[in-house]
Amino acid sequence: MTDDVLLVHGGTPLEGEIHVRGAKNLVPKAMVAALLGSTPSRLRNVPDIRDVKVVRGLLELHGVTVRGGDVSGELLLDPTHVESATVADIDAHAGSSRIPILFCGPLLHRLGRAFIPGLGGCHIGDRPIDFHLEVLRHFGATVDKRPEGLYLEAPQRLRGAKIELPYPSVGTTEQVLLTAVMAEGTTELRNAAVEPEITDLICVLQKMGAIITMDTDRVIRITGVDRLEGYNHRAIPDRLEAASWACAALATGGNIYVRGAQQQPMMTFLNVFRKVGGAFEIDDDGIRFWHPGGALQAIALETDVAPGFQTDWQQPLVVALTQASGLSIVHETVYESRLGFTSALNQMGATIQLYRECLGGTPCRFGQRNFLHSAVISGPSKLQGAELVIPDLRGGFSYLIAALAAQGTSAVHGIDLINRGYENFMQKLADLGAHVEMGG
Ligand SMILES: CC(=O)N[C@H]1[C@@H](OP(=O)(O)OP(=O)(O)OC[C@H]2O[C@@H](n3ccc(=O)[nH]c3=O)[C@H](O)[C@@H]2O)O[C@H](CO)[C@@H](O)[C@@H]1O
Ligand SMILES: C=C(OP(=O)(O)O)C(=O)O
Repeated sequence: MTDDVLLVHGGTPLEGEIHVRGAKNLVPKAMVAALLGSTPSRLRNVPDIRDVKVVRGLLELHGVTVRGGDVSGELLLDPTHVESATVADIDAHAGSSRIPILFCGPLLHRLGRAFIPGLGGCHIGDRPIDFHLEVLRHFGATVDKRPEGLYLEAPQRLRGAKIELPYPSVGTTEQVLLTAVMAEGTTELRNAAVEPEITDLICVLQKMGAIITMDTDRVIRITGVDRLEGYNHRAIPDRLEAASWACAALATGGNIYVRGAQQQPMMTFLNVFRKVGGAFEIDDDGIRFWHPGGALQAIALETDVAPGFQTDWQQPLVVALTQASGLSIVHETVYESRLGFTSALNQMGATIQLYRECLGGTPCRFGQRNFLHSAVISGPSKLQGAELVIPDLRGGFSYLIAALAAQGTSAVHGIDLINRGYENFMQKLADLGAHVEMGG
């Protein structure tokens, strides 16, 4: 598709201000939570991204009326007609995002059955759903996995369960939350994920009338209730998008004020950004990120579940690390195939070597399994414009950063993928003085 190519003329520092709205990894899940309410919900700070459109379409298919509110970024979700909806053409939603798997609990509670089409999301690893299916069975659901999707049934009301996750999976923790809140009795979830987006989903559910405690040591306890109401909630800002722009400022030698960025959910990122040599200044409305001049420092880094360094921050940071002096080590412990995007950076002039061994301090699940999941980045490198094909969401944004930091022109193919998680990024690039144009 020719209109899906962006020509990026690099070498200009990004400077100016952009605004990040609600988190891609919270908003679609809060929209799913609205399915559990007996009354309408109001979600605020909703970004205009494709994952939101996908979930909106799926909710509408299930009889939820979704419309914009009086203010930009407001969604009103009315689930009162879910029981009478005729669900047609659901197959059209196959492969669109990972969110459909979270419809299981709410649909089982409301209808006693659910069909979930094939999932999408970024190809950064195998991304099985075995934990999801296991926990749904613990609640008493039957699951029939077929090539076209999942067929689930709840012969009786779902019952609370004692569950321990093999790994603190974000999606499975959300699956448990969205199912346990209306299950009979109590649920104890051990080894839960505790990402800020999960805490915000818990806040949404608490507003609806759910009873959830987040204890120490990754334990979440939920007491099921018979009825939940709608909610009124302002989504937390997107800490992943904010960090992406921070890396763009660092890699291009620029200065970007990210309105909406918040310190607390970004603490781990901010520490790393500072170690690399980036500067930032925090105020009540956002965070300014800039390159203070001089050399950037190489670092050793491992991605991890929260409160560790988020895997979604890794790819944009790697581009900035190509500009640091010395050898940086990045050990990716969350997804086994999230470093493949670096081969294109090497074509641009970076020196990044991938290893199968765990090069960080901690052996991870992938160490003995032949995955290239550690990287050594030798810098600083002069990047040159190149022909780039976007592999996944963060990899795609990382290619944009690399192209903007490079000398010469790059042609970035598959640019539309970035709309899945970055609101209005073309306008933001223009506001920051980037020299970009659609190719033809
Ligand atoms: C829409 C959304 O919120 N996406 C985020 C979510 O993805 P998502 O919820 O899919 O990620 P998970 O936390 O579930 O996955 C973490 C790890 O657990 C494994 N796993 C997961 C489920 C399962 O049933 N079996 C299994 O083995 C995965 O393959 C992966 O290695 O959390 C990730 C980790 O912070 C982020 O990178 C994604 O941006
Ligand atoms: C991996 C990501 O998302 P998803 O789970 O939606 O594929 C991401 O946001 O970087």
